[in-house]
Amino acid sequence: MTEPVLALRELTKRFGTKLAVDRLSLDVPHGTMFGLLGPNGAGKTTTLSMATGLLRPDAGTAIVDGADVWADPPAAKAHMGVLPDGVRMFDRLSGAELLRYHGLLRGMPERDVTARADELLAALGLAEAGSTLVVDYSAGMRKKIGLACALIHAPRLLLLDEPFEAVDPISGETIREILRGFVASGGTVVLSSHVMELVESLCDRVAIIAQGRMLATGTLDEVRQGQSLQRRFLDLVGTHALGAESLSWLRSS
Ligand SMILES: Nc1ncnc2c1ncn2[C@@H]1O[C@H](COP(=O)(O)OP(=O)(O)OP(=O)(O)O)[C@@H](O)[C@H]1O
Repeated sequence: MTEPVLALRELTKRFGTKLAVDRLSLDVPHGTMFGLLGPNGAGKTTTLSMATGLLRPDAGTAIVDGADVWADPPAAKAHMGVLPDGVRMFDRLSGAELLRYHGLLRGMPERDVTARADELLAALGLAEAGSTLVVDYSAGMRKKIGLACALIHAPRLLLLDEPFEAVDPISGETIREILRGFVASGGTVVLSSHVMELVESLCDRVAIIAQGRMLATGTLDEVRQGQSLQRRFLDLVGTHALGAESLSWLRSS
């Protein structure tokens, strides 16, 4: 069996008294579309932030293609493309300038940066907005320019935090197509999402986490166990039933 492209070992992060991620281990094999699932506050963003060098773990390791993200960041990050969630962009740049900045930062030749930036803007429906400042972009446009920045240096591993959030259905389909093509050519994608149908139709391996702990991981079929992913997710995570009197004021007018 080949080495996983991403291996998380006992990753742990505490914020004050809150244990956000609790000894979480995970293997992502090469060439997979991996879905990281969990309810709000489960620890998905914290996990991805530790795996991508954005947030230092309290304990544990994140290894990308054999390189330790925290011991040797340049080696680990060289072939990684990251779409973080909630991290500020340099939004006083236009979309085209932001892309150019990311490409040059990755050491790409200027000519390639320009050509790829134009292609990415066109593919993601941002060609007309290329000269608009990112601060004036909608939430979905920001998501798309963030994805373009993650793609411009043609990484082999993509780590995407909620890549479909706020994105319209047309762009969503384009992104799915881009990601499928990327995986078909040998790339690996790790994405977080709350949308079960999307993960079920797109991913071949998944992990379900809650309260910072791993509840289940494996191929889609191994995790689903013959049920829909939604049903399995609810069974594992537990539903939150409303009491009969809960929000009664909302029904009384
Ligand atoms: N910087 C921080 N300071 C304090 N607590 C934090 C911080 N970041 C995250 N947390 C807490 O850690 C837990 C995990 O948060 P995280 O953002 O990783 O969850 P998530 O699974 O990405 O949630 P969502 O699906 O809502 O985006 C939550 O309880 C959150 O309140």
